[in-house]
Amino acid sequence: MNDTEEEMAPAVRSILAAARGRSGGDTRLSVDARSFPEAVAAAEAEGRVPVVAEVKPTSPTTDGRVESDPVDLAREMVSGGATALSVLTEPEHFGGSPDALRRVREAVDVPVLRKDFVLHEAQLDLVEADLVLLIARFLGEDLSTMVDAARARGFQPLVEVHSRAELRDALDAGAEIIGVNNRDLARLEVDLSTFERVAPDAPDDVTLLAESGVTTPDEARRMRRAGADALLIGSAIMDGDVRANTERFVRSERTRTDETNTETTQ
Ligand SMILES: O=C(O)c1ccccc1NCC(=O)[C@H](O)[C@H](O)COP(=O)(O)O
Repeated sequence: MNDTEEEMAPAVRSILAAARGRSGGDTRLSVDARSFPEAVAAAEAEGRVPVVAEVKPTSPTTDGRVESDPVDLAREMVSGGATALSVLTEPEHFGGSPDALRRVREAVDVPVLRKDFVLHEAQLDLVEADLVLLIARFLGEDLSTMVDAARARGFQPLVEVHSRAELRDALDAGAEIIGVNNRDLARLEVDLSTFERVAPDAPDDVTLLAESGVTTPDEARRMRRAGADALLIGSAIMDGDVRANTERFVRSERTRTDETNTETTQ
């Protein structure tokens, strides 16, 4: 791990302590993954901004909890044009579950990311998904081993970074799908300039996501101008009409008249 635990927000220390205690699956998984880079290319070809919409019932920085069925939320996101979905499986701090992911993946045909704090190889075997999140900051020297272990099971690893140094670690580990998290997991502050700082160092052949803190179409365009191939958006989609919210980001590069019409239909 790159940070000492004392440097992290109490909520993140609690998340990590819980993650360490969670077991994995009994059997090594073998996943037939839906291609995320192909889904991103298809969205671009159709004029949709590639959005990974996150089923995020709650979080340490969210008030309250959305109690809707994750499958209903997922279907709304897909009908709003989402390219892929992210489903929290972390139970204690995000209200997620492996069962929610399993049901969502059965119900939709887009790639689905398992969003969790995976620290050990056996934890990869908990539930099938098309992509699995690996956080560079938390995996430290184990990152490369975990990227290989995820690929060996058929997952597409999404390696999350927060700095240029972590981006180098991700590339050294062979990551091909990389997310730059605008949320600093040490302080839980969001700063969109994080993506703008890190993105120029990413090679063109990497599929690059801007994660966290995108709340408006203007911010979506800002991340795309800075080089984001796709946007991972949770809170701003979960807050209110999930389908309309997704559509607002998916259409954010269409004309401003289109966007205004979409926004006034909410
Ligand atoms: O979202 C949180 O409050 C949070 C707190 C502590 C660790 C991680 C956290 N979020 C994880 C995420 O990566 C986000 O859920 C995801 O990027 C979507 O972010 P947003 O669009 O800002 O909800």
